[in-house]
Amino acid sequence: MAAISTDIIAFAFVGVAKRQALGRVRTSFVSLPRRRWNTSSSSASYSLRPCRAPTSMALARWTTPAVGSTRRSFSASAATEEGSDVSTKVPPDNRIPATIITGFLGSGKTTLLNHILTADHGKRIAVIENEFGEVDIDGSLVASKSTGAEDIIMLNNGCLCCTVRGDLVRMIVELVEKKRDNFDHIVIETTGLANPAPIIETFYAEDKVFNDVKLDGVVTLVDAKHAGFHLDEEKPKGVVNEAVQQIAYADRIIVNKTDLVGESDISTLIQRIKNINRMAQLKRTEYGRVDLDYVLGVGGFDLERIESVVNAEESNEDHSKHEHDHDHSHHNDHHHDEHDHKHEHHDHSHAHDHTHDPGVSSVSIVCEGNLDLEKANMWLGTLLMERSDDIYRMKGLLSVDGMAERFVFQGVHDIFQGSPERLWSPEEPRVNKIVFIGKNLDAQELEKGFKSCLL
Ligand SMILES: Nc1nc2c(ncn2[C@@H]2O[C@H](COP(=O)(O)OP(=O)(O)OP(=O)(O)O)[C@@H](O)[C@H]2O)c(=O)[nH]1
Repeated sequence: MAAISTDIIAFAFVGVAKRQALGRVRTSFVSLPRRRWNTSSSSASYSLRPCRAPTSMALARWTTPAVGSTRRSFSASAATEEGSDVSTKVPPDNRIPATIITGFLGSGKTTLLNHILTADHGKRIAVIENEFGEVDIDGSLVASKSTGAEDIIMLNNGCLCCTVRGDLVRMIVELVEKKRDNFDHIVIETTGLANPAPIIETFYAEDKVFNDVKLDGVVTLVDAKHAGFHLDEEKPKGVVNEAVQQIAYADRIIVNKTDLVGESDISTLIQRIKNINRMAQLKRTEYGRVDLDYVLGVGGFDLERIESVVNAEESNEDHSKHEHDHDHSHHNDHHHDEHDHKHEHHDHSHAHDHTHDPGVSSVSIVCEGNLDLEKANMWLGTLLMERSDDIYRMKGLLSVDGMAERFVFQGVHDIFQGSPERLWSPEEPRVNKIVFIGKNLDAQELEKGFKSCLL
């Protein structure tokens, strides 16, 4: 790792800026030296140990696309600073959307899937169902093909995030090649012990998948009654707590089985979930009954939706559509003082640091001013170089000095995607917003590092 220059990321940002000066920009897609996921399936809790791919291979991958490489690139037309009135836009993306439904054992994944398949939404859905063991139980529990799923494909010989990742790629490719016209959306239900990270990575790392399918969102079911226990579970060193990971990577969180617990338990759980992941929207349900647009068409990895995420900050729980009746008193029922929960408000910036739940937390930085591009490149490059294992997800909207457009980006570990977006409007304050979700994040350090890049 140490041998790799931080110029790698610098190339990404600066590359965008240079192309922009020429009047054309391209969504940059950068994968830093990538992990390989080794699987140890000898224990019940499938541990994933990242190890580094050889540097040269990783560099070749993104700096100079191999001859014959078929990775699709997304180009966007941008307004030039010389006065074109065409707004910069993140380019349209018409790949097939795919949704990952995850959540701990028994949290209600199949129940939600059935709700999706039996609802009247007009979408034709292909389902990839992953289950341990030879006997396909969930498959028989999933609403039958006649209810709308064009295809239900079972993956029974292991867990998607580890042993059968290759099968996932093959199945997606086959679906696209043979049945592209038969469905509009792919839904993947993971096992209850899946770590979503390697599954997410599949959508970026595999050209054959990336070119035709885009990850729309990660939907995580949380069992209102039992989740606390699983979140508390201490794992051996180096083994992930799947329940925490599933929440950390989510775009949408569904706190299910709320009929089984009281209001104060739900409130405590929700606060705990938000401390892990404050980017995701959250809903409480019984039997997975949510509006379908809450779980399909999420755009959780779309650059053009970054703003709504980084603006959402504190209140990501959708109170308007609770499917239960209560007096919403949990708003005032948060036990912040029970946690190591620091807020800082000064000079238009603030950071949140919650240091419980195996060290997984969210940190937000909101800060007015223009960034020095070189410094920002160096800072983010170094950060990802050193900490990409710990940075699960990040999204940001940046004001770069000399750039007429807002720069939006999102990342999952060492995968980084960024692009100039629309023009800053004249009356709009140029405010930078970044949200990180990850392990052992130091809010003060991140904020200090970021602010050092401001002019
Ligand atoms: N009381 C109650 N039971 C529920 C709710 N949602 C689901 N269940 C029941 O919980 C059990 C497990 O639900 P599933 O949908 O199979 O959960 P899953 O996450 O797919 O389970 P695994 O595949 O084992 O990980 C089933 O008996 C469901 O009927 C709910 O909101 N309330």
